[in-house]
Amino acid sequence: MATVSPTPLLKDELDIVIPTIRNLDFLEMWRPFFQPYHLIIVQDGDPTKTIKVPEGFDYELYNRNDINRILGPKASCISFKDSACRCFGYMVSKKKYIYTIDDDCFVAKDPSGKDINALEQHIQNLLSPSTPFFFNTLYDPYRSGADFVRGYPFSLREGVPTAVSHGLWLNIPDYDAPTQLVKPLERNTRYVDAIMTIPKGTLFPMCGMNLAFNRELVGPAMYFGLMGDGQPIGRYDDMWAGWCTKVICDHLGWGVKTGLPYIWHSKASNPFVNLKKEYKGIYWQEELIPFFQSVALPKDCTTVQKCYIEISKQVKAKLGKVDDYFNKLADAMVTWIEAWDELNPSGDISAKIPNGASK
Ligand SMILES: O=c1ccn([C@@H]2O[C@H](COP(=O)(O)OP(=O)(O)O[C@H]3OC[C@H](O)[C@H](O)[C@H]3O)[C@@H](O)[C@H]2O)c(=O)[nH]1
Ligand SMILES: [Mn+2]
Repeated sequence: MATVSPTPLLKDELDIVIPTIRNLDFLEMWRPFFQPYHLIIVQDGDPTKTIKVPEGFDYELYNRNDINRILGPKASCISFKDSACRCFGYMVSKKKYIYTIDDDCFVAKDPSGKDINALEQHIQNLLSPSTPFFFNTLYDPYRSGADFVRGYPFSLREGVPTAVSHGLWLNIPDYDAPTQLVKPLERNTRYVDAIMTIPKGTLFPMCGMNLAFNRELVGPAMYFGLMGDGQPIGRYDDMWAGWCTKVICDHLGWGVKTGLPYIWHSKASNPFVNLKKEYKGIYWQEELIPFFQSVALPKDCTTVQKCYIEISKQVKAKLGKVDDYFNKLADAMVTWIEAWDELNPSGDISAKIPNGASK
């Protein structure tokens, strides 16, 4: 009897978004896991360069000319010469879920030596609930072989929808430039077999290298900001998106998980180039974190778009004085939402805010 391989989970409900400035040979290693899925390739940098995609993948590719053609003047909100451009892929996708991965991330092996299907694990993370309101000390209670521990309130065991699954990295960890400079040879060899919900009210440094999210829930919040060419900052694209998304998830009662799956991050980018990109962010973030910790979203912010516009107003009011860059970023946040709604006219996603979820 021929064995029929099971249809890959969410085969027609998930897009894989890859920002790139190079040929995509890395896909060969991911072929067994990625081939059934549709890819959205966002080509950064010189649009006249041809990006080679290995045979057999179903994809759409957008370069800067395409972004300008599709968004017109609103293209100003999409970064150029920075991986932040990847968020254009989230906007043009029509799928319920997104997985985004960098082109220097490869298939890692678990302690038993088995190839890790990172996409499958992210999908499991997104399809199982999160527990932001009470911390389960035995980690993810929904994994086989685990459960809620004694003292965990039964009224909270249903959990909430998971909006984000944040994966980690073996080999080259996602360190900032100063840490990279101090520890150039450090490699992450520690495989921690855990998935945790990040508690409500706690921010985290979201890395875009190995990230999945429910686009129908938080897509409009996943704007990767104004980075790269012409901007005073870089490598804070995913951080900005993560802070905005976490504040909104806390308000709307959705969960964010971090931990498994791991990918193998192969290339350390140049720490001196990174330092130049990051240095303003390194001192600005000492003001940004207290700002995001203090963001209060009113009860009538019942959709991600409304939450996001409210945050942009508070960015302008409170961070505009830190640097004029934040006035421009606040305006770009509004442009992003306008562009999102133009390309995705299905309207705002309203959330039924569970008791105790909003402040
Ligand atoms: O101008 C650019 C440069 C790169 N890309 C693409 O973005 C991906 C990440 O690039 P790379 O691996 O060279 O940089 P890292 O320092 O490892 O990236 C981390 O820090 C910056 C971002 O937050 C990123 O998400 C992190 O992983 C890769 O696919 C490049 O091809 C680009 O589009 N434009
Ligand atoms: Mn990299």
